[in-house]
Amino acid sequence: MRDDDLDGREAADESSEAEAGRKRNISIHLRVRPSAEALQAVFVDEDLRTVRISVLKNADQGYINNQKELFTFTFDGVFTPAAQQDQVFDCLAKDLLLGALEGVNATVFAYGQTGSGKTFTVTGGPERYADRGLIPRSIAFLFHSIAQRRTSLHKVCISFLEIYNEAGYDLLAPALAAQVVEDLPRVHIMEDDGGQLHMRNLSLHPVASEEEALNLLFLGETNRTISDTPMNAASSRSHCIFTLHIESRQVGQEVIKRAKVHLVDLAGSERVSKTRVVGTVLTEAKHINLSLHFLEQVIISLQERDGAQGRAHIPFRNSMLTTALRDSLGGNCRTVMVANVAATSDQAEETISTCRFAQRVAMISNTVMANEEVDPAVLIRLLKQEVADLREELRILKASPGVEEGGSAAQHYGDLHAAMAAYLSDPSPEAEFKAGSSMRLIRAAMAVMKTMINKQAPAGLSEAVNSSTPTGSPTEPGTMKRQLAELQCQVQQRDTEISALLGMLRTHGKVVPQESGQPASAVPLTEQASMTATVSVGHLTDQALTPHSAVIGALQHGSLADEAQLPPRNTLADRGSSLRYWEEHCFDGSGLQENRRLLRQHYHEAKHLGNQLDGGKESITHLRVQLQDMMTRQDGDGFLADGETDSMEFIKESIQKEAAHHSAALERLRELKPAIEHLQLLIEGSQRAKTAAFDVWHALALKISLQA
Ligand SMILES: Nc1ncnc2c1ncn2[C@@H]1O[C@H](COP(=O)(O)OP(=O)(O)OP(=O)(O)O)[C@@H](O)[C@H]1O
Repeated sequence: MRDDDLDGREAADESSEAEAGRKRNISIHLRVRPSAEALQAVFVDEDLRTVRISVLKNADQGYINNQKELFTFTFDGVFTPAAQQDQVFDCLAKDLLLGALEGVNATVFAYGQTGSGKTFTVTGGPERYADRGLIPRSIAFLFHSIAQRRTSLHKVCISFLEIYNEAGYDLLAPALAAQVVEDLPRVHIMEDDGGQLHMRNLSLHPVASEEEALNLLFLGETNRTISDTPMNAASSRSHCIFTLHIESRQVGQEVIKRAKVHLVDLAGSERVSKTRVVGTVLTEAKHINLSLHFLEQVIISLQERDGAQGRAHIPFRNSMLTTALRDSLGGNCRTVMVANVAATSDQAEETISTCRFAQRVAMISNTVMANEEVDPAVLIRLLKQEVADLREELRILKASPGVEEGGSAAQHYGDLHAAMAAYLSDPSPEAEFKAGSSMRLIRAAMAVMKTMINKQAPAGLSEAVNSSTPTGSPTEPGTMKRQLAELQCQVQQRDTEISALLGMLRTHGKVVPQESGQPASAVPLTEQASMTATVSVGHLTDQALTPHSAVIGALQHGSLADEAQLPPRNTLADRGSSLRYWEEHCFDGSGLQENRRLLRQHYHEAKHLGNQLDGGKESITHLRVQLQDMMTRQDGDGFLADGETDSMEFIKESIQKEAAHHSAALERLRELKPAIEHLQLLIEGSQRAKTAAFDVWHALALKISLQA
């Protein structure tokens, strides 16, 4: 039966390859929880992907007692009790996450009776690292995949919704002090004119790393535990939807891919069957979860829609859960269901009921397509650029010889000429000439370059360019004369610069000795002449790019002070000694030191907070295990030993306090992170600027000392 379905499914997938949206059935997987009791009633065959459940025929219904009945169900995959969490993740979620990075929505939901292992599958066990469930593993995998994709940009946000008694609650609400689930902020689903659903009041948290995301998961889980009371045992009766909102874009492209990955831990399903047996859905609804009943209705309707009946109306709006999962069921989403079962013989009825539900779910098909859209902001930027390019082209066209000699056009032609001259004379190998993005602009720039090279190379054109430019024949007397004149002109310019610098030194009280054979413009300095570059670290950041401009800037701003002495020649000959001398006499490093001190302080605090978070997590986990243990015992036999109710209250209060500390520490850590990054950047910039300033000073000091 299921194999036929699978064949049909594959055929449908292939035939729809050419379509924009692909039809895919929801895939269903069975997971059997380990139990002390050996499997007697439930037989799992991993290879055949089947489960066989044997139950005693019911004597009340007229069957002969001790006679057995066998039920067989086929799944897309089955996990035996020995299956490990990584195996489950690899099989169920990995592909979905890769698809989500390409803009395809995904949902994994766990369904099954209370205690069957849904939370273990979705979130994981609280103690062992290897027991991490789908959510933490998805987070880790997602950030790992993002780190590997160097050509794309990604943004990840997280939300965590709890649905209890038909109302939605935000598990990640900031500054929470919830005693019961109802204390959490209420979330409402709104539908816009385009039929899109929006969760009002559900906080969306951007996360930049696995660690940040895991901290939020932990916070949500803790909030869930605190608001869980023995009276309402909300964890078994509430649904939790943890959602990763993923945005991806290839670098340089304007198409944004958006996807949501829902990881859903549904409430215990056994209450639904009980409700159906008793037949008093509305009365029971006060105590049990009604939305699973509506979920089942939706599944049946979808099954009818996709089958021969062709039913049109699907009652999604009947409950918050079905509304929230609308796209996951029969919409645009790749959906996987995990049917969790406890395989003990006393639970066989529930296991059959879960398997039957899964078979119905498997009949539902979704139309899967990537959610892509063009980022309007990028589009606007591109259009503006295009307009600017076109205007530029127009002006260049007008400025072309023989077209027009108008003022602004000629001016533009002049600008292009100047930009090209600056480019050609820039000795940096990283120098760039931005010609614009159109061929016409590039051609115009090339034409300007050709004119410059052929006719009149501009003053400032570097020696390298001059010597390598194929300007006519370099041996022509006219060309050579011209090049000689240019070189002389450049030498003259450099001389003037040096004399201006030395002149400034003199006006600051220095006597500069004249080196024999120096040009007349050079000014003499005495052997002991010195200079002090008292540099504001902040200002130097910009100047650091070119040492030459750095020193000119420093000189022009009068920041070469008078007091310190030029070091002796032997000190100057050694770079290390010069640097120490310079740091001692000429450099004001107080800003840099202050930033370093602050960074150390922040690091220290962040480390302390990290330890505090780890410790807090440990104790919360410990308390949660204790609390859950008491609640399970209370659920089992209905009462606790003397004093245990008080202990429960005490544990709850302790968790609450720890959670408040955890939340505050997390908040502070979030504040520190950008501050640390900013300080690191500042320090790096200052360090670069300092090195550049020292280089300039050292070169100049050496020169002065040689001239002496
Ligand atoms: N595959 C497994 N391996 C080890 N322990 C498991 C496994 N599945 C479940 N458990 C353990 O069984 C207990 C019940 O599991 P869990 O809480 O996940 O059930 P649940 O279906 O989520 O129940 P509820 O509906 O009440 O939330 C937990 O202590 C859990 O750690």
